Amino acid sequence: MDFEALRKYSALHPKPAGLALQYGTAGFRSKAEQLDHIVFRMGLLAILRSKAVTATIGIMVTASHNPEEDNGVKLVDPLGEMLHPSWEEYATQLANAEEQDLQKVITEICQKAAVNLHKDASVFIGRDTRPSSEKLSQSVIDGIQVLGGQYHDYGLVTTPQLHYMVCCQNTQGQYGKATLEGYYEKLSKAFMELIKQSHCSGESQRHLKIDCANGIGALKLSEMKPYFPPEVVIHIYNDGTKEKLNHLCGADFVKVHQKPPGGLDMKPNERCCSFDGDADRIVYYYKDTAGHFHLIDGDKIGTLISIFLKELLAKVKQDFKLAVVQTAYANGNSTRYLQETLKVPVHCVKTGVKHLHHKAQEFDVGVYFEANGHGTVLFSKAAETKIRQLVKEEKDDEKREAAKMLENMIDLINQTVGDAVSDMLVIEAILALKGLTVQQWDALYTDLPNRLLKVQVADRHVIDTTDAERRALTPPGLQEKIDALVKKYKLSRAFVRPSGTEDVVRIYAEADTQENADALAHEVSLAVFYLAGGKGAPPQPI
Ligand SMILES: CC(=O)N[C@H]1[C@@H](OP(=O)(O)O)O[C@H](CO)[C@@H](O)[C@@H]1O
Ligand SMILES: [Mg+2]
Repeated sequence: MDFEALRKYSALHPKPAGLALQYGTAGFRSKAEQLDHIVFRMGLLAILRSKAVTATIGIMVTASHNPEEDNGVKLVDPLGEMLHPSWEEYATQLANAEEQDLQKVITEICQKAAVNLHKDASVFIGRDTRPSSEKLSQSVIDGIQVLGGQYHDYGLVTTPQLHYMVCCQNTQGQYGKATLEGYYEKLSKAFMELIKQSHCSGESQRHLKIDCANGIGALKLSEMKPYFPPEVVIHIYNDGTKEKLNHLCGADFVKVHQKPPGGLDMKPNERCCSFDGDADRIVYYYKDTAGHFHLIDGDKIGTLISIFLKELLAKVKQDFKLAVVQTAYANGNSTRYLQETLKVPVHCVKTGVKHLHHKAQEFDVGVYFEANGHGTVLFSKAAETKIRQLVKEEKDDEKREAAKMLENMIDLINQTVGDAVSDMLVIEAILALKGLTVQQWDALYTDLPNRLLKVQVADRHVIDTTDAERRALTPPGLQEKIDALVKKYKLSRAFVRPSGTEDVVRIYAEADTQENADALAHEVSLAVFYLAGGKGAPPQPI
């Protein structure tokens, strides 16, 4: 290792005194101006990780749905998964090391993680459309070059596209071609094959309005448009030419505020959807003839996909295990519908894609969605092999047709991570194949009214949770208080947890009516404020 070069370059990316950041649920997130040293050092870390696992590693510069002034960075592991948890700790250590200790910390990581510095290293880089992203990705490259690694800069891509590229590269093309054309071709081919199997008459053209959050999704969807079949007409809104990224629009805005985004005019019963800033989340919605807004969130997306897959799996008559993975934020009625009506096993895990992904890998077909619209489907190697074999060899027409649909689903879904573009095509295909309108989809079950709030406290880590974050262990008395509050309302549930991406405590409540959900959420937020060291003024009623 050239320590002189390391010293020289790291001095060009100095760490602001006293700044300590943590590699959280979605990597590092902060104001963009605080991140230069972080991204430089993540360039270094990506090289170490690449040498440790002898594979290409991804680095994405994005802060997803957060404000345009923020930015962030996260590493992508060889098969397109999130960085392994054992390395999150190294990331935090390296990010917070003082300048003069950098060499020492790198040496320690190399020892602890058995990194052979003589191995080759390769890194794929991607970035979102934030004004700060280009410069930050240059600093990533500086880090990579100091440690002498190869890199490919994909420039502007969605987060899931970068995950896809990394997976393609490390499977020697088995997952697909590691280019944008490769991605567009793979998805559009699977989509067209799928809807070719649709026998329903219905409308000849399918229109969909898409709010792209003024982010990367707009750019990439426009590039992909020529690959879409004429039956699918997409209309792009919030394409970033007029307004700010994520400002009053995007999947997170729509989900949190439970209202339509700005910049998209909605006619009654029109099917619309929103991506988030880096296009790894999607939610659908429509307005009924009375003008009421209906949100179709990640839970309902996961439910639609599960219904579709369950029917196909029954037709291919294999003993495949299908399961759904959710977090505590899943609407209680979605869990009930999946378990009681659809009879699919549901598992609840901690918030954060890596937890959902990990759990979903335990099944032949694992569907996971966060309520906020991040999700995908994982097929086990054994299930995939069997399905592809049935497509080739099965004599029974119905069985073979079902296997063919499953095969196209495997190719259409981005199995590395939730992907708004891929999920959108999956949903559009399922709606077409099943001849469902957006209203019929929405009517599968009725969401329990719910409210998500956040409270600022001096140190959010005073809250420790258990049972997939549904119960608070500390501070003393908080869970007892929540239990007592929940008892006051019908069909109610509430929990609190420290956010992994923001310096806040999140509060979730659901109940039989919106007023009750709001009241419960407010009362719980007061309990957090008084028992967990609230900052500023006490929370006000909604
Ligand atoms: C309630 C909520 O939506 N939480 C989000 C949010 O995590 P927090 O740890 O709650 O800040 O950002 C994560 C990363 O995007 C996402 O995985 C998660 O679902
Ligand atoms: Mg995102």
